[in-house]
Amino acid sequence: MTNPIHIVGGGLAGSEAAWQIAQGGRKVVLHEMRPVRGTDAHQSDGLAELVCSNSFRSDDANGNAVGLLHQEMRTLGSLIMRAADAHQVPAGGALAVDREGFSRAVTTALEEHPNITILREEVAGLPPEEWGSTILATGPLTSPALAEAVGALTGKESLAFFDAIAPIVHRESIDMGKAWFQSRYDKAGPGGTGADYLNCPMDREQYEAFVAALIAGEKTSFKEWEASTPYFDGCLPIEVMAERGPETLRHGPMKPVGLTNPHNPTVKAYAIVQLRQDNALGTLFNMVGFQTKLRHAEQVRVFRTIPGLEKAEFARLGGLHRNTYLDSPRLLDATLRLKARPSLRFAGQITGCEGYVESAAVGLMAGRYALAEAEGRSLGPLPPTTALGALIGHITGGHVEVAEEAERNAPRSFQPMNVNFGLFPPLERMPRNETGKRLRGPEKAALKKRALTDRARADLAAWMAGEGWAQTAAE
Ligand SMILES: Cc1cc2nc3c(=O)[nH]c(=O)nc-3n(C[C@H](O)[C@H](O)[C@H](O)COP(=O)(O)OP(=O)(O)OC[C@H]3O[C@@H](n4cnc5c(N)ncnc54)[C@H](O)[C@@H]3O)c2cc1C
Repeated sequence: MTNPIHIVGGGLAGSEAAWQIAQGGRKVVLHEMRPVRGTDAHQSDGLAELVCSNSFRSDDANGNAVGLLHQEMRTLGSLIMRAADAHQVPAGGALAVDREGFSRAVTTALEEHPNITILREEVAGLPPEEWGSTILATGPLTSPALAEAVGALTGKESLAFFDAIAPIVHRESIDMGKAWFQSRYDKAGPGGTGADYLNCPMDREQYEAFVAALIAGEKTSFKEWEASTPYFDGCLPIEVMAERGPETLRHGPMKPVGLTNPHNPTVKAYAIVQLRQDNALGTLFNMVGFQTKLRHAEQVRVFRTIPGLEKAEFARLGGLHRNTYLDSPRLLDATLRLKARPSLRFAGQITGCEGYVESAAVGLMAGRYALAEAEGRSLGPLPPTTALGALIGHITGGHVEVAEEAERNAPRSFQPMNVNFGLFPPLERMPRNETGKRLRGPEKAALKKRALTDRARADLAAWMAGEGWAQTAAE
């Protein structure tokens, strides 16, 4: 009998890791604390529950780093991508999913797998040494007892800070005499129609009043120790963006480009609020980019000033959440093991990656590394030119600490990171078009992304053909 590999946390990362190990023929014990103990954001006992948006972001594997990551995960046999593809809902150029169907598909696949045992229990301290190889994938909302124990083991590197959740509106409460369906630039994307978003237009006066109301609105207060914790870009509360300047929102989540109001086609809206379909039935819509720390009553009051949302009924209002993550570049080795205790691996957002897809992707590799190690095989790091390799490379050492910040005693500079082309090694030569001509502007950018993604595909294929992967790839 061989020892099972233990995984703590059945979220995006833990579920994917369990699948990878079980598919490779090893036994897995997956410890998930819900429903015995909940978190501030999860609402069900389903594995791989999506706690906020239902979007996996762009599915464009030639022009977008997260789209490339989707493709790589599909190639590597990802359960999360298989379930997402099976439960997608229309979302323009993005891959969005029906959250319940998606979570159910993952839960069923893991529950029915003969190599997986699921224990519904909180691991309230460091996993015992006798468990041997263990993956900690407890996410941004790691239970306090475990977070404390990890913090004690690693030093004061575990850091908590806050992000904010965007509200969800019932579709039938939206005034379609003012709002309309259209994706930006009518882009259809996977499973989309080109008319997947609901748009609410504002004129200048309405926009300025709205920005003023956001800034004046009553916010939930921060405790003193929380006040110094930074937000990460890409998830800033809408009122924090509004405070950065009167034009900020018009150039961010409320930008009016690529959209024409059919109710008033000759007048260009000054700003536009977009809502994205949130469930398969199309009954719920998510306010894109409207994560907020306004008090609930204020959210209802202020968001009902948006044309089309005067009678909006909210299925869920925005709110705050905590994020626990390690100073991974210092603490983890290239295969995601804690240097101070190599039988412990980390996966998912607790490693400092950011996002559903990234968390699952890191879970995929943590599972594969644990599997290879258990079988006494070596599995080399992924090429840094692939999306997954670039992401894990960044987490496990690619990030460079800013010395100045350390001197000023500012918060450490390693911040949660979405996958992006900035993490990829630069191209050796800038690509030219078919006639051999150098390009400029958007054409150059598109050609560069195409070259980066082509290089990634070729390098991933070569890496997979190597011994280490082939021997653990028993799909
Ligand atoms: C409120 C919120 C909103 C977010 N919104 C988005 C978004 O819109 N889009 C996006 O891409 N990303 C979002 N994220 C970020 C992140 O991508 C997700 O949190 C993602 O689910 C992280 O995956 P994970 O597997 O690391 O953690 P999770 O999916 O959170 O899984 C961790 C699991 O571990 C369990 N657990 C925790 N402690 C213990 C313990 N001691 N013992 C046993 N089980 C335990 C939890 O119950 C949970 O099921 C959000 C995060 C939060 C907190």
